[in-house]
Amino acid sequence: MKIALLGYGKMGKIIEKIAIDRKHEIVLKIDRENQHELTTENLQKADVAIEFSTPGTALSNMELCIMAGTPVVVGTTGWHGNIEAVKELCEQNSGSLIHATNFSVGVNIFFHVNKVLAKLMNNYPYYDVQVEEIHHTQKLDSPSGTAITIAEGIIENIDTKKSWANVLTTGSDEASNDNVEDSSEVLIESFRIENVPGTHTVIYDSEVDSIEFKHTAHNRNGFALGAVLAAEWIQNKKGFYSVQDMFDFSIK
Ligand SMILES: NC(=O)C1=CN([C@@H]2O[C@H](COP(=O)(O)OP(=O)(O)OC[C@H]3O[C@@H](n4cnc5c(N)ncnc54)[C@H](OP(=O)(O)O)[C@@H]3O)[C@@H](O)[C@H]2O)C=CC1
Ligand SMILES: O=C(O)C1=N[C@H](C(=O)O)C[C@H](O)C1
Repeated sequence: MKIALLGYGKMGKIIEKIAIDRKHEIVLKIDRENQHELTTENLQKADVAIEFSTPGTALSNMELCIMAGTPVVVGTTGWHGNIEAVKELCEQNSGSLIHATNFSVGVNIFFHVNKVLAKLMNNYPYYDVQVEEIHHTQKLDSPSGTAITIAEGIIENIDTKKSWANVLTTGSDEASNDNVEDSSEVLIESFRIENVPGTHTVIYDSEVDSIEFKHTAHNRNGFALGAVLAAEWIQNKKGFYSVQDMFDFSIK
């Protein structure tokens, strides 16, 4: 399969290695310096594009892929507020797109169990819930896309929770949730610490005990492998998909 990499940073470089190991060919690599090479003509030389760029550039890149008729895997976070508009553009133009806030198998298992756990905890309202995420200091968005997906899974299943709120702590600041007193909100605390690939914890806390459910990425390989698997999966499909359409976690 011929792959175009839109974004050739930390993720793009690992995706390249895994794609080559799986016998794919990289035909285009785009970063800020050679953005002018991101043309319809160049995109059409690829069977699939894999988009891991920045929250500010992902939308226009995926629009370009849809209009070029090149299936696209979107891993970039921070654009999901525009998801309905992208879905409409994709469907109106018979495009192919698969997106995820996190492509790793482990995190997708975590997303699934998080919903089951939230449904159970809905019966025990004396536990309050919050989400913590830790990422490296170069991360441009907060909270992480993964933490938002986790919070959405909680909000879907716990009747008293209606929305989420974020507190970002960087460097030596102390986390403070002074301004988050609304019990209908799921608090997401974001921490930025050098070199952390991504750690997410869901904490249920009562007066007598706490339950913690945690995923720790040891490196970025799981995210990158998931993105390449998604590229293989979307290659001959039309439509707008989320990673949940690709994984089957039903218990047989
Ligand atoms: N869904 C998932 O599983 C995962 C998602 N992510 C998300 O992926 C995104 C990228 O992460 P990461 O690789 O760590 O970030 P990096 O900052 O390391 O890489 C971003 C890349 O995008 C390039 N870029 C800048 N402008 C454009 C443009 N207009 N078109 C194409 N590329 C451009 C940058 O170029 P230059 O270096 O020249 O500035 C750089 O190569 C983030 O949003 C992150 O949250 C990360 C891991 C997993
Ligand atoms: O920026 C990152 O690094 C990551 N971003 C994604 C997110 O925002 O959830 C996925 C992963 O946690 C790493």
